[in-house]
Amino acid sequence: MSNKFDVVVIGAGPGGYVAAIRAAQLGLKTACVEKWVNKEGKSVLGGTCLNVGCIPSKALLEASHKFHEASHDFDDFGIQAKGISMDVKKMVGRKDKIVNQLTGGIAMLFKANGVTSFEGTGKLLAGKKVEVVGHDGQSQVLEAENVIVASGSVPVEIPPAPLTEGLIVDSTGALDFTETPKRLGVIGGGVIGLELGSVWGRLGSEVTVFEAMDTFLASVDQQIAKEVKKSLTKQGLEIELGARVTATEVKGKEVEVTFADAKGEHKKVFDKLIVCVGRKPYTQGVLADDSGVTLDERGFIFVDDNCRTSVPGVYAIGDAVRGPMLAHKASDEGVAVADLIAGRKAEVNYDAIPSVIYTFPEVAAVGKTEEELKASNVAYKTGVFPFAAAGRAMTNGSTEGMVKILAHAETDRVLGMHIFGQHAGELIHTGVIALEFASSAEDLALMCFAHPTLSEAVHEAALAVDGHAIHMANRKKR
Ligand SMILES: NC(=O)c1ccc[n+]([C@@H]2O[C@H](COP(=O)([O-])OP(=O)(O)OC[C@H]3O[C@@H](n4cnc5c(N)ncnc54)[C@H](O)[C@@H]3O)[C@@H](O)[C@H]2O)c1
Repeated sequence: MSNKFDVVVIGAGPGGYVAAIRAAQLGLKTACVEKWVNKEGKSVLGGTCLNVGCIPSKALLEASHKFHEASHDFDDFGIQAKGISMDVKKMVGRKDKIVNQLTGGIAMLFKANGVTSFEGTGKLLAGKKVEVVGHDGQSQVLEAENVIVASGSVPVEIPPAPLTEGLIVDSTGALDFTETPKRLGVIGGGVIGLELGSVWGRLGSEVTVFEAMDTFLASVDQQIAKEVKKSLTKQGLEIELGARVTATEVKGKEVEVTFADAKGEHKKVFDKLIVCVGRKPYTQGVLADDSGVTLDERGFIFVDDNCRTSVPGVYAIGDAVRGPMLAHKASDEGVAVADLIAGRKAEVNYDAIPSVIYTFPEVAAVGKTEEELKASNVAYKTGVFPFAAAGRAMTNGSTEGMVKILAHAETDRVLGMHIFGQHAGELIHTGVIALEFASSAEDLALMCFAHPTLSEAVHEAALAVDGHAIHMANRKKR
């Protein structure tokens, strides 16, 4: 087999594998190099998202949600469920099965699309060559017309909380607990901290989240963030804001956390501690010293708006480059880069990338927050509709949260949509379409939404932008 390819992709996460499939579909001779080996010692595709990120965490979230519903909410629906218990090992086994199914699925898609898969560690050399060192230590060099680096990211570790097998873990370790910890500490009140904290909280852990910043979910629209905090606190999560973890001490099977807040220094003891203080681009060993590809000041691979690195013909995408660390952003970049390589027109609309926090209820957003609009002096109008006034939310027994739409004061163009509520991650795509098609709030208001659905809250929020919501009293516009 010739080792010459039109495209060699380094990394088979949602950025890399999507780029490889797209490139092959466009008739380019494509290879993809992946080094991931799972806990059974098997080489697998899919990267962080499929193996230890988005997918496994959602499998646990769903299980914990069902358990919580059965133990707390069924009674409201007239369902008597006695003696409910949780088999954590079975839950984790189900999660592993889903992961295996999906990672195996990518291997099949590679075959179906004619992508050549290389198992081992890929390194970009000078002259668009990629060295692959297999798991057996054998090395070979691939030659490429184009290289796409999609090496992803890894969790940040902090000196006060060094990972300690089975006791102080990162987001990966937190997916494999064999039983529900009684007292769970979480360092970092970001996306991962809240998702994992609420999984184990719903399964019965007493959860404390330490967040160094004074503001809760600082990048989320603050009207929404306030509701989220209220809801999670009601669910039992203790959220300590302005609390920086400064030290940890392992004491037998427990870990003592020292944290500092405005009132001074405090200590708290846990059975498990999860560290989720952010992720950093993974570039170590990916780029040879003479590859010519440069990093930016924060350690991300430097790219232009079209994911071109400083070397012609070498692109980089996903978590390894600037922009939000989101699987779907990586995939979008992968498709765009493959298209560009094939000579097609392509670009990623970074202004219309949705983000979702998979707590229950979910938090989803696209576009600008109210704080961002204020900061950039954009005149805007707001339409808010609470799920408490939506019939379908009542029938579902999930009336928490709201839909909030921000539109330009003069043009009425939708600038942002923010949703906190059941299935917010599904509902937000109406906002993505609105932003992508430069819709006005009136466009959304004029659409016919099916009844009874949660999406009607989006419709009502759009109507509320001009004070015409039907199913609530509209506030007088000043
Ligand atoms: N649903 C999703 O879209 C999803 C899910 C998982 C991860 N991700 C992405 O992965 C990345 C990593 O997620 P994350 O939650 O780890 O990071 P994050 O940046 O969202 O949150 C980390 C938090 O830790 C806090 N922190 C840092 N040091 C601390 C200390 N010593 N004590 C207390 N708090 C401290 C920070 O202030 C920050 O709020 C993010 O970019 C995220 O967008 C996204």
